[in-house]
Amino acid sequence: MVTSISTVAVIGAGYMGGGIAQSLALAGLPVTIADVSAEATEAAYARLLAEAQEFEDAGLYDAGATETIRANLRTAGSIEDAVADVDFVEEVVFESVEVKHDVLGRISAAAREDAIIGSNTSTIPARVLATAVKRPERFLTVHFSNPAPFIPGVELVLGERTDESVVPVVKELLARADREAAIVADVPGFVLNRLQYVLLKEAMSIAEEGIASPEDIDTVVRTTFGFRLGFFGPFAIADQAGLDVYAGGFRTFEDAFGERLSTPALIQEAVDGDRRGVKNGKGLTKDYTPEQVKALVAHRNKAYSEMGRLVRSLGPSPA
Ligand SMILES: NC(=O)c1ccc[n+]([C@@H]2O[C@H](COP(=O)([O-])OP(=O)(O)OC[C@H]3O[C@@H](n4cnc5c(N)ncnc54)[C@H](O)[C@@H]3O)[C@@H](O)[C@H]2O)c1
Repeated sequence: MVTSISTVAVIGAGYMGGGIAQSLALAGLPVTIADVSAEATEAAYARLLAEAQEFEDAGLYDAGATETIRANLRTAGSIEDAVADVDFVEEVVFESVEVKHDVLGRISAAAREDAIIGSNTSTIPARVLATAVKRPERFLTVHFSNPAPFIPGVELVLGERTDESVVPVVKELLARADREAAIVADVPGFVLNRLQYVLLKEAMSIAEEGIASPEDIDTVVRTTFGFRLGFFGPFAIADQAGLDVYAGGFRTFEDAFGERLSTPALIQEAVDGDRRGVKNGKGLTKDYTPEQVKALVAHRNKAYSEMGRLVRSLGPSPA
């Protein structure tokens, strides 16, 4: 199997595939794109370069980024030509099992024996897609987020037969493009969409119950806990707030909403074991030395202060 990725093909150069191809080309990797026809591929190529220039002109990409992308991005006349001699192929075609099976089958038949194949599917289980490839041990979901040129996180989903040794190889590729990967089990919605959908569902219930208007709910999310989320996830935030505080909060929620919002076992066990988070140096998943707590608080304050400046300098969203 490939142990380091030097060449890439992206199959399906639409909205997400285009952004992925652009990002990897900008990171210095030779990237070949192919779409449904040679004409569609050439149109995508022109669109990606024009878009890169717009990003560069707007200061979103560094000066010279478009030239780097132009130097690294190429087109192929067919899927087979695109994948024939690359280390890694990312499939980014329509979200349909039928279409993905067809395309993955073609990729697998034409790619090198040792190539790693990824899919950008948002919802289809890796084990379902893996049936289309000859070597499921080298297949996994590599799920970029929208808009692909700017969102750094990527979910990696291993199928039943994926060889775990592909993980460091793909992670290293993504790190070169300043992406941070997380491994997630092969379940519907993975982590990103499950959390996002639960938040939306609860927000809609709050609006339906007349507790706050959609506009006010969005304001609360944006200006309070959403403000933290670029820096910390829920486990780190709970550690910082105090696990005893959270346990008390969950008791209130359980009284009001029942089992659905009862205290999670992880919080109860932590509190029972006198793990109260940053305040006593014993968190949900780790311990903190007094020096680490001091550094964490300083980092947090700096992060939120900078975030405030950024939000003020950008001004409100135009729509
Ligand atoms: N749009 C999002 O927000 C988002 C986010 C994360 C993941 N995804 C996933 O990314 C994938 C692509 O989504 P998108 O939004 O880029 O869609 P899109 O419609 O913009 O792009 C799909 C591309 O695939 C091409 N294509 C279709 N059939 C093909 C074939 N047989 N051979 C070659 N190319 C073919 C299309 O011509 C098109 O350019 C989907 O699996 C989707 O679930 C989308």
